[in-house]
Amino acid sequence: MTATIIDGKAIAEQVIEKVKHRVTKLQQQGITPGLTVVLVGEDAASQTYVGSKERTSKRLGMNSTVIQKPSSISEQELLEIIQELNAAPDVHGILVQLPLPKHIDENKVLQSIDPQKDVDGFHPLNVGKLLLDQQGFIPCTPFGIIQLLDYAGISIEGKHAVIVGRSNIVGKPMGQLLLNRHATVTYTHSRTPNLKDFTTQADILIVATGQPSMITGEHIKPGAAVIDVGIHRDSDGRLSGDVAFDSAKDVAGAITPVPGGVGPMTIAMLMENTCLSAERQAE
Ligand SMILES: Nc1nc2c(c(=O)[nH]1)N[C@@H](CN(C=O)c1ccc(C(=O)N[C@@H](CCC(=O)O)C(=O)O)cc1)CN2
Repeated sequence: MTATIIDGKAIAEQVIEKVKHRVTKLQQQGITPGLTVVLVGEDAASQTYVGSKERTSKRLGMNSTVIQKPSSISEQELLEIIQELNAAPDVHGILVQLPLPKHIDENKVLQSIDPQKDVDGFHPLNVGKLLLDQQGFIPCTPFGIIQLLDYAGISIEGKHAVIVGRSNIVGKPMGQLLLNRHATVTYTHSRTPNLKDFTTQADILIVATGQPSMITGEHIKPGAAVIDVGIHRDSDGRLSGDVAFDSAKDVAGAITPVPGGVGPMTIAMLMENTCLSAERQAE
């Protein structure tokens, strides 16, 4: 058996196309959604992702701004930039690209963003709303994974979803989103003994470990949907994920590739959240 490849690039384009219509509608009301991304430091991968966010938002006709600061910026200076963006009426979405340099308290920075402009969904208020299944902002990567499953026709209700990884950005909100869609959710992580005993029970396996090729065909229940959140670049510039694709594809029923799986959806859902923020602020 060879798995169906879930084409994240194509699905992201479909999401983006729908957002484009909503942006046009807003523009007809005299509102242009505005996204400001704050990038601290020179991390090459972060620059790539921020470039992609800027290009996509411009393509949609949004106002797109990138504020780039050296890694020597103080926490206080960064907080002041965010306060200005919180007060700017033409800025509907604020995103601080992660990771931040070690001397800056990430939680303090994320908590300083106005929750109504928090298009990353990382503010504690939005985290709490997700927990309560209330309307807030959903973090882009897990939001994108739900879209991938829906577009690929993979049902969630009643399924056993196993999450490998418990980060605040992906693992934790992912489990909550799947729970809100009536899946049975198991969280596993680096200190879970006998990981395979859990992963082989998954109908939907979400892998966000940050460990290249950690999950192989042996970890997968035949026919399962496997979603690979990892991105690793080798010395030749080749990208791969947390799942050993070649061995996994012969066991899984459906699988996301890297590149071209979850990554493009993260960008698409940021566009969705920014548009949603502008719509809410226009009400
Ligand atoms: N503030 C945030 N910081 C970070 C987030 C986030 O959601 N908010 N997520 C990741 C990085 N990320 C978005 O910022 C991101 C990662 C990957 C991709 C992507 O499109 N990947 C492509 C490959 C791109 C390449 O050539 O490297 C793919 O998988 O096909 C987009 C966004 C950490 N930081």
